[in-house]
Amino acid sequence: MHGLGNDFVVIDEIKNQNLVNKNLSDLAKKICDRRFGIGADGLVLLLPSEKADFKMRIINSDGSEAEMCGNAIRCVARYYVEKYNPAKKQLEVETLAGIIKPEVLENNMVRVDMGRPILKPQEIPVAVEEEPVNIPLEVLGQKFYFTAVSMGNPHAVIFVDSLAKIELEKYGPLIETHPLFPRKTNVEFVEILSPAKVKVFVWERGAGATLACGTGASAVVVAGRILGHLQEDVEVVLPGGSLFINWVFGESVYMTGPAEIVFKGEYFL
Ligand SMILES: N[C@H](CCC[C@H](N)C(=O)O)C(=O)O
Repeated sequence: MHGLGNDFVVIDEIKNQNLVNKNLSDLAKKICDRRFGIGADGLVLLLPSEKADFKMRIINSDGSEAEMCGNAIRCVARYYVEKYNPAKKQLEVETLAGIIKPEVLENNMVRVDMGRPILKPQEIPVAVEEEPVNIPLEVLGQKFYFTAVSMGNPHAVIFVDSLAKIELEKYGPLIETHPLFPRKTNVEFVEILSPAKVKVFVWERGAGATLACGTGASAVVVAGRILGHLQEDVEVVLPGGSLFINWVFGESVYMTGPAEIVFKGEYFL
């Protein structure tokens, strides 16, 4: 499945839990390999839940487990409704970032209540004392200013004049693994086109450059609104397409975008 080209292998273990004793990190690295495996940005596991419709775990292609994944939750919401309950459009999904609430719409679109952003440095986490807004960071002699936001997973949002000059593969991994981020971080470089539209390149924690990032798009709008650059409803243009984000201070972030099922199959461990 994919959301704007951010692709996942989804394994449904809601009825039968065959993988509980498997090393999910090794399995994800194997399955996500685009030559020796199926190929994906991440492995998504669906499991039963006692407090929600089901539980979603997301393992990045490097084997690390993330707290949440915006594109994946749109995909699994659509999958769950079509497989288990076509009449049910509003779901609750248990994740490491809490209960996330997707609503399946028409035309393969899904709208997700992503919950409230986390802005306290120690909860993001980012190793600064002050409010994590416009913090200077230098890598390879290049100075950036980031604003840190968590959507359950950490994001360093960097506004730049032009994305044309950004060497994502050079700076992305250095910021991802910078000591300021105890649990590493996702990295978003943002060019403002208007208060209602931004263009974003993403370097994802544990996955590298991806075509889209749902939690990243959400973090970008939160950072942009905190800095006074953006209005409440913003189109986030990513290499794979656009996500539509809404954020009112103090409320949940809402993300709307597509979810596509590419193929179904069997994988032999
Ligand atoms: N690599 C991310 C998880 C996937 C997030 C992204 N694919 C999204 O759509 O939110 C992390 O480690 O936080």
